[in-house]
Amino acid sequence: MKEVRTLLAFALPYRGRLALGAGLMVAESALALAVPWLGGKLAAVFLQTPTGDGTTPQTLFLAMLAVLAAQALLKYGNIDLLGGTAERLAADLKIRLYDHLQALPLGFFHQRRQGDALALLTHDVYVVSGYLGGAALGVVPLLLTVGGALVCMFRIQGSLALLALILIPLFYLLIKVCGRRMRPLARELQEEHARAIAIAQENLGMLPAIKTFTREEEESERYRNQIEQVVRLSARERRLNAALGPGIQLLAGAAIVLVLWLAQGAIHHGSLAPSQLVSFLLYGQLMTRPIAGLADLYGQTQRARGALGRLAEVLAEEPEPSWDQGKPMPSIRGGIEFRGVTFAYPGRAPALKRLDLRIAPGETIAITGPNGAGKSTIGHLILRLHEPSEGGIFIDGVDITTVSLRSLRGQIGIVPQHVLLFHATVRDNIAYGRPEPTQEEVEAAAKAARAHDFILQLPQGYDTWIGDRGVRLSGGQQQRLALARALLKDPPILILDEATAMFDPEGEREFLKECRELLRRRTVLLITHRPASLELADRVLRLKDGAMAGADEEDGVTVPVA
Ligand SMILES: Nc1ncnc2c1ncn2[C@@H]1O[C@H](COP(=O)(O)OP(=O)(O)OP(=O)(O)O)[C@@H](O)[C@H]1O
Repeated sequence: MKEVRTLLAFALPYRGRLALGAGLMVAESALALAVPWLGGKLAAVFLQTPTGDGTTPQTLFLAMLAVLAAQALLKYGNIDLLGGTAERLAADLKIRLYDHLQALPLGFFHQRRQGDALALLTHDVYVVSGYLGGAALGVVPLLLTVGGALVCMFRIQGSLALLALILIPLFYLLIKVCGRRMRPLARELQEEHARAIAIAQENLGMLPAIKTFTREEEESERYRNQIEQVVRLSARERRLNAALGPGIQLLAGAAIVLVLWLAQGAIHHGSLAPSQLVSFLLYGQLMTRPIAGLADLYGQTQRARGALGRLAEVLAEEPEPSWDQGKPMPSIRGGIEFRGVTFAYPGRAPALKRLDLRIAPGETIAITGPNGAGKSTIGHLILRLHEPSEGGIFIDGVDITTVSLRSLRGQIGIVPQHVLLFHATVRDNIAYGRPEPTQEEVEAAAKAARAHDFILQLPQGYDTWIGDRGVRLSGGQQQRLALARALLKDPPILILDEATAMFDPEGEREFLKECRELLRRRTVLLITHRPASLELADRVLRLKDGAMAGADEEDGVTVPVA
């Protein structure tokens, strides 16, 4: 079974601790089996029937206390050991899952809601780790207790023990009947739970839109409905689980009454001593707990299978090649060539169609064209955020699929259309472009991006925290920081995707005036509609529907500017 394989793979690194935990559980169950035996002996002393070995009541009391103390100690050790293992397992699983999610291509996330990935990290890993560190191992002592108690019962009275044996398949049947409805329910519950996380996560990120479009009531209701759905399903699951426990208890109770009834005759004929009956009943009682535990285990197993399925599905997704896979890209001079590149986002018409493009090292190229023409896609393909379905992309004549992502992306800077800033200080956000830059380097980049002056006006200057995604800055200020970050990286290829769209005209003019010097040393792709930026370019390429627009001068395939 796929889930079992996945489970074993997750458990493997912890086999030592898990085995020790199982060992402690087994010892605890073995001790539990001693209690009815001692109980029988004590009953014999009280009823003044010979125990057969002349044990004194004091010894029996002490033995009983010792067994109970040892049981408590073992339980404590086990809870600590297995609880700690489950936590470590959850932590490792989370780290592994996070690294995997981070390595997946962007396309994976474009097909799903972010909340789904969050639900995996916040919910499913705990279900699996809790199961591995608890319920899954619990089956060993449960079976041992049931088996051991049965053997002891057979030794006391064969025919009565047979009755208990016959009851076990009945218990199993009950569990199975309830369980058949449990598994789909567990999966559905997890999906609804993930949906609730996704709604909350998306809405909290969309608060400005919710407030300005006064959609609070609707969104609140959407979330409430989702939570109600989770509660409804949880209630169904709880009821199913709850039906199992008392059902089993009823069966077990009835069996004990039956044993008492049948035992009358045996005691009468002297084939069963009253003290043996006490032991027998105590063994019977000992068995009911693990059997009810098996029912609980069944429910937990179904929940864990659902979570495992979802984890395994995501872990089976093909990640991007690792950062270091492939030869390192030599120092880039900046020549870029697209040879017959076709690319389509999943389920969409091609965004780029057999695109040919040749950019010389050091050229500043403006790419313009209507919305949705495929301009940003060109930038993303150069960075290998997506892979073309046909054709190839070459930098300085090197096929970019043959070099490592780290060496490729490390030499390309991008200011994306949608600026991405962290909840960190201004300095840390700019410094994200290059590890450990000096303050002078950070300031030089900020000055070039026309950001230095406004940064100095902030309450703590470069040490000001800018809020989630930079919410405490204006749109233009965010863009200037993103630009400073890309400039600090000092890459031989720079992609500016509408990088000055939010600049004020004065700021844009200033930036563009000083830009020539800044851009001269590198190849620059200016994705822009803005006339001022177009003037900066050595050539303007016009893109339409994923291809160069027309083929003649008039249509402006290539418009030499200077
Ligand atoms: N993640 C995505 N999944 C599916 N389709 C996408 C995705 N991103 C972009 N597209 C589609 O691909 C096409 C090209 O998009 P792209 O962002 O490259 O256009 P653009 O020329 O940069 O547009 P704009 O001027 O509006 O920024 C568009 O039709 C768009 O709808």
